[in-house]
Amino acid sequence: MSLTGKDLRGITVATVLPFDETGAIDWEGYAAVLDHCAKPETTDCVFVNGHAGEATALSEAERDEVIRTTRDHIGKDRLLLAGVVPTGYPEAVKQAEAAREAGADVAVIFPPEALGGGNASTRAPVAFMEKLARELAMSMSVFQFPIASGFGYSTEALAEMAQIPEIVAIKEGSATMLAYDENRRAVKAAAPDVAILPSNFHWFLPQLALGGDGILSGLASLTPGLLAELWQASEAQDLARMRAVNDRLYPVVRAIYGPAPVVDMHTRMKDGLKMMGIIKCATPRLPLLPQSEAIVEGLRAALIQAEVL
Ligand SMILES: N[C@@H](CC=O)C(=O)O
Repeated sequence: MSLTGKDLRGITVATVLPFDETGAIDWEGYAAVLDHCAKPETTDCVFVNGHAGEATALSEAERDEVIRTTRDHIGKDRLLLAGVVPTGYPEAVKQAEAAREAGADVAVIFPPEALGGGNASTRAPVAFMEKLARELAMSMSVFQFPIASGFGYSTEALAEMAQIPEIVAIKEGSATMLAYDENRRAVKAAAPDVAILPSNFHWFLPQLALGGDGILSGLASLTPGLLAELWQASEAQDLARMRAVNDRLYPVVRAIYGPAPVVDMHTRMKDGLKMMGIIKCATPRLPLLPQSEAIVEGLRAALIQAEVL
């Protein structure tokens, strides 16, 4: 399938993955999660094996099975993105090829460890993506990490990567609005067809107010309807409606992304799905840990306030 960034506009759900009490993937629960969050009425594209799907805690075989299961569930016509979480170049090729074979349309490339430690703002990430694109010849998305992590690429690097023909999207999660806006402007100037998929934690309204091609978030696993409404209001340039939806979202967003560490956000989303009766167990795989009762109860109150529970 030959894709452009336009095909990726809208809501992309980064799916969470439930496990049972023994730590095995709960496939029945996962099907229920997809029924809840991947309906065409709310959701345009599905992204698996990202942070939300605990990709680094899965075996290669499990990651491939997640892709195959999702493809079977959503059908052949919906766009399926899959995370590639490599230690280095050979691993990136191997994982992306396996993802394509299992049914993914777009490989979302996480930065390997060597691109941290100061390398994120050199030309190294561009050289990495160029070689990968030539070898894979498949649609790819850059996974932009928070700048504060040391893995967030520079604006210049992103604008250069966006000109690689295989790159169709940037999953933009710089986690500051200034970096988001600078990156968005630079990428659109360099490659107007490349989709900017905003994924800046709690900044759902501000990132769309600045501009973007949709929303990519794990939160769409939990509250797909509210995010779809926000996106539709943004497309209609209806600020009053955006604010109204954002006010409903606010308590949920704060309960999910507020308490440190933010990396526990997806476990909290699974806690919410458990409260909704969609999955039976919210326990993540190590090194993540279950959430405290205070956090879980804070989330319950937030979901009730947002009228989604
Ligand atoms: N921004 C994402 C997390 C990062 O991968 C989310 O909101 O789920």
